[in-house]
Amino acid sequence: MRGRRRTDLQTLDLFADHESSATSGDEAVTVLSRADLLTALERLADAGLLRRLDSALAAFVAAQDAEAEPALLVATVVLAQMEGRGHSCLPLAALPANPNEILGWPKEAMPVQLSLWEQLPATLDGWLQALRRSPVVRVMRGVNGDASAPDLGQPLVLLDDPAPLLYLRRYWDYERSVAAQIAQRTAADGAALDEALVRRWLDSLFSASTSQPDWQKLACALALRGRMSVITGGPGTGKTYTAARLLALLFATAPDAAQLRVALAAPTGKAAARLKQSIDTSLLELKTAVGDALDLEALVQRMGAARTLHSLLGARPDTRRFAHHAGNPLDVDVLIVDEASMIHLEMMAALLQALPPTARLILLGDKDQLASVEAGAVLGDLCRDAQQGHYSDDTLAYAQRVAGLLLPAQFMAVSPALQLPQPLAQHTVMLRESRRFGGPIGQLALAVNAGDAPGAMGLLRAQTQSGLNAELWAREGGEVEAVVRSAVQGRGTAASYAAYAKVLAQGMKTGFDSDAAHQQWVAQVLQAFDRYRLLCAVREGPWGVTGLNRAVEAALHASGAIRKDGEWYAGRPVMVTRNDGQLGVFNGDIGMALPSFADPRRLRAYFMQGEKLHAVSTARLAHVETAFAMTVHKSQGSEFEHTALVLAAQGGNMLSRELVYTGITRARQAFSLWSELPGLLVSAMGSPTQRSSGLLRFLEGVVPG
Ligand SMILES: Nc1ncnc2c1ncn2[C@@H]1O[C@H](COP(=O)(O)OP(=O)(O)OP(=O)(O)O)[C@@H](O)[C@H]1O
Repeated sequence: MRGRRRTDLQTLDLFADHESSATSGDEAVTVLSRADLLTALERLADAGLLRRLDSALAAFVAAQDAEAEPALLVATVVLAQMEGRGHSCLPLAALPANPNEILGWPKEAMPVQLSLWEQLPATLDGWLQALRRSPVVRVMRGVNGDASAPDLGQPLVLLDDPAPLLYLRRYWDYERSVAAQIAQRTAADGAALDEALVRRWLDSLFSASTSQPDWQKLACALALRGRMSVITGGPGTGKTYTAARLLALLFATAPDAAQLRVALAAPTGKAAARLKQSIDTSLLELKTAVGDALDLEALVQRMGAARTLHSLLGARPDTRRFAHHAGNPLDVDVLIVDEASMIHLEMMAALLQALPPTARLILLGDKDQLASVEAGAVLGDLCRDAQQGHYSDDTLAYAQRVAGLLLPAQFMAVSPALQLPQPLAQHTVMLRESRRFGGPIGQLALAVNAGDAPGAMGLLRAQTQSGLNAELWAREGGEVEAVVRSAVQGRGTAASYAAYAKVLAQGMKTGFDSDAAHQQWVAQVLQAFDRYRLLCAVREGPWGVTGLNRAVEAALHASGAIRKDGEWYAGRPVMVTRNDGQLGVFNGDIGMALPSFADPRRLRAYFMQGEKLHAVSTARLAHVETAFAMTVHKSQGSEFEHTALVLAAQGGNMLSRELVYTGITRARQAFSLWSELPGLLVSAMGSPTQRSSGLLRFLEGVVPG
């Protein structure tokens, strides 16, 4: 594909059949026809510079508007491209000035881009006029809607203000809906709080903290006001610890505590299981703090299992619709959602719609992690100013009354040019002290997050030089075979697939005389496998997921650890790539093909679901892929003892700061970096992802109704 693309780019002449320009007086007038342009866009898709979907959308717009100007069609195509890369809208100002800033086409494609852009307006105003004139564009003069721009089902929406944005209709609707819901939920809640009672409970749930201010206590206090709160923080900063205390607080102070319905959810099954386990543990640990005053065991029982968001909302096969929506809301009073950075815009809109207006939503997540593959970076948007706090006088006074907290002046809402609307800031808390990541892994994560390349490289170099057992280890440049060797044999005492191979071999050799012994072995193989993971930035190529999966399989086969005699073999780890409610497996679940106890000649895929094993016939698992290596994206919500992050030279704009940070923070005890070429890490650190979105502008403009 890459080879073909290069050839095509060299010979690609967009307007080969086009009759050039005609001259009228002194001025060259473009006579580019719509047909010429649509053909050119198809050629760009042939050359891999656009997706088929992008050029098809332009063709659709052209079919709807017989007068569509080139600028409209090109803006449509670029907007579709942007959506494919996770942006919810297109900032139009970039189009005339520096289109490649958003297109990101390779150097070889510059002549093609120039020849296309010669046909297009040189000013933003020129582009805007082409959009405003078209009946396929709904022109909105502000985020609050515009009576003069009725909704006639136009496929595109233009937010026509000094920093104009172009939207696909559905993303406009999602952003508006999310903003309206958040505005309502964060509007000051008049519900009377018994502040003295809250104060007593907060003081008993949080021992006098050595770190000041106690952000966890503040998060609990603020979450009691309004019906939405956002708790963000890096790994180990106590997000679930805080959420468990918040639940206890709600049960202790809510007038209707006995009836309170609580649900836990996360974007993936694995993250949901971790959330439940972590909340249960935290709640039960509270026993000494609360004594008999609260029946924590009953609370744990009442919560039930944590679910994926898809399952909570009632996903239906082959449709975007969910069983739960505004007309059939969820049956909950409190919903805690973990790993919120993975929630994309469409899912957030569906979730907020399905939540009863009176229910409380608590979002937990790390704002600095990779956003979802799908469009939108909602948590990142909501937390843009979380670091600064921007708390109002009212919030400060409240925090002092109910939690005895004195917040330093730098966290006050001093800036008149506050980017984040005040109401949401009053419901957002960033936790800042990691209890788990004090060592080199945590320091590296912090350096990466701050874009501190010398700091990160210095740390990696010093640790690598200190020997194979170091917590951090890095190699830039070299052969991919070394990555595979390290995965199979390990480095120093750090975990690798050697442990999994050993447990696998023991059971395969001895067999089992009871179902219980077999089950125990299956669980041990899964646990051993979960100690280590190869995380890649890209899917294709020898340094990508598919190449490394193949290479690790071959190495394990050569060593006799597995016998790969077909697609399915004993010891094949798999990741589910599509939800299947009937089979009880969900996107991101990791399982292992192993001989069944009843018939050891037959393989079944086993998945750990909480404490229990769930077995599925391998023949019925259509949507899975081998999982020795997986993308960093897919690893979100999981942690491993040892994580090896593999950066491929072809990573392009996938190699972002968030990707590296997410990869590092998946590691509990050891982290290895394998980079195909020197410099990839530094360049990734210098490339924070910026997703275009108008969500904050909506939030600033929306008046809660
Ligand atoms: N204030 C605290 N005092 C004592 N221990 C704490 C405190 N806060 C958190 N911990 C402990 O630190 C560990 C990490 O906390 P927790 O799992 O809640 O973090 P997290 O932010 O949810 O992490 P992750 O993002 O990895 O899920 C847990 O063992 C927890 O019990």
